[in-house]
Amino acid sequence: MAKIRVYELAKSLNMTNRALLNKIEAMGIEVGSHMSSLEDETVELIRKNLFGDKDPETRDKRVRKTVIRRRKRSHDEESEESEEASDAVTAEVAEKEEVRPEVEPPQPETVEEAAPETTPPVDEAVEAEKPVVKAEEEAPEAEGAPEPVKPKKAKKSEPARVIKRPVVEEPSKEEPPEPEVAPEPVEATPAPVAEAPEEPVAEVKLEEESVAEMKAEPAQEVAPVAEKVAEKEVTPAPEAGETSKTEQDEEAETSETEKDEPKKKRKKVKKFTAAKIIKLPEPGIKPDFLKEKEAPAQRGNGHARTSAPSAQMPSHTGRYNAGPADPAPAPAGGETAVDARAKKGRRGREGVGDDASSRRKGRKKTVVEGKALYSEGRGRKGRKGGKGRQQPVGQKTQITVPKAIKRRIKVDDTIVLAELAKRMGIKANDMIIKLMGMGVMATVNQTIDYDTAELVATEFGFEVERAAFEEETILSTSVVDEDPSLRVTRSPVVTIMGHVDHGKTSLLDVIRKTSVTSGEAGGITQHIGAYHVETENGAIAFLDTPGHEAFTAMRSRGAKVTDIVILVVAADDGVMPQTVEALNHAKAAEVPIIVAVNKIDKPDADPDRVKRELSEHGVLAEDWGGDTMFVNVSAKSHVGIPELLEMVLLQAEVLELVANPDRLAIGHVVEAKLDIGRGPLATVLIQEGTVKAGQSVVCGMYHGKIRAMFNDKGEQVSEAGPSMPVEIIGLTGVPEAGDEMVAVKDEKDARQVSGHRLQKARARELAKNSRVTLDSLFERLEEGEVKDLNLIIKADVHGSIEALRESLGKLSTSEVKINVIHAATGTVTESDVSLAAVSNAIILGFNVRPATKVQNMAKEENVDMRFYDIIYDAIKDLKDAMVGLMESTFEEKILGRAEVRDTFVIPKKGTVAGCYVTEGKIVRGNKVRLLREGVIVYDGNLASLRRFKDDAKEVAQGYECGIGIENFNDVKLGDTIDCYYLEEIKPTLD
Ligand SMILES: Nc1nc2c(ncn2[C@@H]2O[C@H](COP(=O)(O)OP(=O)(O)OP(=O)(O)O)[C@@H](O)[C@H]2O)c(=O)[nH]1
Repeated sequence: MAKIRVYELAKSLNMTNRALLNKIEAMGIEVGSHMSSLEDETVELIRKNLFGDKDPETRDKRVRKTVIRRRKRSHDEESEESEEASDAVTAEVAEKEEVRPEVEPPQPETVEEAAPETTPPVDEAVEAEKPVVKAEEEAPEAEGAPEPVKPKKAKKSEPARVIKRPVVEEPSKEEPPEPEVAPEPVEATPAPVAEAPEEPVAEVKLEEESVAEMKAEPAQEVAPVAEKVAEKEVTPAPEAGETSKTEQDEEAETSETEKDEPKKKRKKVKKFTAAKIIKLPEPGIKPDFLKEKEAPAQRGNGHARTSAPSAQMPSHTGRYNAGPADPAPAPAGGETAVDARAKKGRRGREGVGDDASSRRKGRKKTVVEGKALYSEGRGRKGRKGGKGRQQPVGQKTQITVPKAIKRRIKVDDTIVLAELAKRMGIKANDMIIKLMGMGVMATVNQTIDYDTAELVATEFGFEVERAAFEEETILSTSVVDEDPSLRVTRSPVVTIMGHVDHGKTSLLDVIRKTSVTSGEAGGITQHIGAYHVETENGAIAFLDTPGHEAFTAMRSRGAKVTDIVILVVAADDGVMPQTVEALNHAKAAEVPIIVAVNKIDKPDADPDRVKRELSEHGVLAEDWGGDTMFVNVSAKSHVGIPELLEMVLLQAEVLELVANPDRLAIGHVVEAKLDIGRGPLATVLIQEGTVKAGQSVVCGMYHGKIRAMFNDKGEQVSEAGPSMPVEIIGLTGVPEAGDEMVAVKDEKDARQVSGHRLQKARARELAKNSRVTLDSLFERLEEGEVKDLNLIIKADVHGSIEALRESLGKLSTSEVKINVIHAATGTVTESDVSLAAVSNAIILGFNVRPATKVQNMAKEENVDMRFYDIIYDAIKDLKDAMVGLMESTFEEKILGRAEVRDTFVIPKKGTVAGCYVTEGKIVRGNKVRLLREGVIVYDGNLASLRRFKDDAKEVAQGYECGIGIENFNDVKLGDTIDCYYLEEIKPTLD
């Protein structure tokens, strides 16, 4: 055999010269350079050293740039190929170059080596033929694996391997095989042969086979071969760590792949198997893979086989050069050749599938052993065939029932119907129908309130949960957890209450030393003002609440932020209804009361009377043994004012009023209005913290950055601490009296909270206007037909709106309900007129006047607009409007009475009664009632009235006349006829 040079060997091994030289040197073999020649023995040694015991029975085919398929080569293929060896060499090389251009087999060497293979001992070949044939018969059925690689290519690549084989086979000829063992590998070989096309041993190169075949220790024992075959089939499954298919899957795939397998290919496979027998093992030498097989390896250990090569694969080439450290692949631990044969089909495919999976996963290998191989979630192999989607064992298809958690829906105060239906996964129409059944008419885009949502959701088997209030996370309104040491004494907030004209404004005026009494429309305080008063003993904040009962609601709201109530009672007038009302509000708010007995300058002043009358309402003066302070004052003569203030401060001391001035401010709106020049203005009483100009605040539904602040004297201030009333400018809208104002860290927070509140308010308003709740439905049924008087109120300040609301609420009766469908500050706008038109509402303007454009529009739309400056007038007008809406009653008015003294039958006209008018007069065109012995016989209309033969308009008492009754002829002598009419009695409100 000709010598081979290092570079040639390197080329054949697909190694760089340097790498091969290093290897050779590492083996202790001295070579000069890559041009040095190597002896055959040396080459063999090198190959063996490099690849150890590689399976000589496999051959590889590169089907893609990164994928090489290996399959078992059969002996008859080898022999067949060996016959045409020399011719095939060139073709094979060409093919190799075509399939794997980077692989260049050592052509000259292989040509020479091919010779021995072509001349095997005849006897051996004959012996081998028998079992091979048997195996061939089984092979296609059991192992007819698909050949993804084009048959043409596979065929072409085969001769090269045959040519190399003689080097490996040579020693085996010396040791004949044991006949009884021989058949086993033959039987087993079909498996790998058939499997080979699918088995992607990505890292194995074509050279691997050649080198393995040229090993000095061929060790081609039949059993080991079978083991190896089995191992090849079995091991990939665990190593890939992914594929797990049921046997059915595998069988299905087998049959499927068999169909795909070209017949020609199968035939070739058989031939290969037959030729295998020729390869004889060297007695006494066990191949490495057999040794490994004997090791107590687990099936799952098979992963080492492919993972090891992969670890050794030079990254730059993607090829596998099995070195001494990585000999043959580990066989399936614990499995005999027979076992392997029994499982050859499916395991081989598992291996294929695993490798395929492995490739898909970028060769990331997961070790899965034992039963896990067949457990769920590992069947990705049969992706195309849908096998991988097979239901995992132990899992059954379940009917989907929404979990309890999914049947719980979070709803805010309101929710749009469509949204609720969507969350519940039902059709909006179904929900509408259900709501209709519940008496709630709603459209798909309509907002329904929480209660309604809860009811309808329950009908569909869902639970409704109120969504958490998000504002709390943004607004720091809680002072409960605050460090008590941060809280310092603050001024008391005092509200003055009392009956009309008992002197509230006068008293406060005296205290403030200003006069606001004059100029008030109607002489009534129309809105709340807040004032800060400095006294010698400390500061006091005053809230001036109106005295009229219509302002009760606002007063009670004022009491919420009030520490102390001064109840003003005129000494000459005593306790009046609104005095009691104010008292009750103060009591309800648990606010201590100081009674200011006013007008003691008056001659008829009787302070004791006040004490006496108040004691009847549970307020007992201190000097009468009670705990309520009474102070006699005169706003007119300024008597007792210092004492009153002293008492207030004394009471405040007892209350231990504290606040933390060093935190974000919290306050309440006392009054708010829209100023033409300055925009929304809000008078806020600060309760906690300190508000500063420039800060962002949330105030009711609105927010804003405080542009400027003013104290009660109209002076601009930069900050305001606890118990300080300030007027702030910069809000985005006019808040309502009683709204909370909270300072926030930044504008974004303020905007967020405000947006949320506005949205909720809008949704609430929509829900209020559109819904017909069960409650209201019940009420309608209870009360019969209900007529509504819809109102839109526009006023200068919220105080007026509150007053009107309060008064109007009392006007509602069981027959007429007053609905304020919209109320806001500011003048009447075109949108108000539009709303009134569609809602059939009356617009009430208080202290506002509309623009000409709006007036014209109201005229066009026939909308009734009324404007007032005094609440009393508004209420009176409303009473009239309500009366107009009520049902009239009719009262019977008797015109006259006549006695029937004769009857006449007139042809075509019926019976006519000849009567004598006994009372009043009988008048044509009115109603008549026929009485017989006091019992009504007939009630109808007068048909004809005649005096003698002439028609008469009326017949007076004392005269005779003929009376015809419409549709009635049964008139008898002695009957009485009453003539009467029904007078409409329009309803009036008491
Ligand atoms: N003689 C006398 N008259 C007083 C005194 N205080 C108030 N008045 C008069 O009583 C009338 C009503 O006083 P107001 O201060 O307007 O009473 P009010 O309670 O504020 O009235 P409303 O704002 O309508 O609720 C005025 O004419 C005052 O001049 C007082 O101490 N003595």
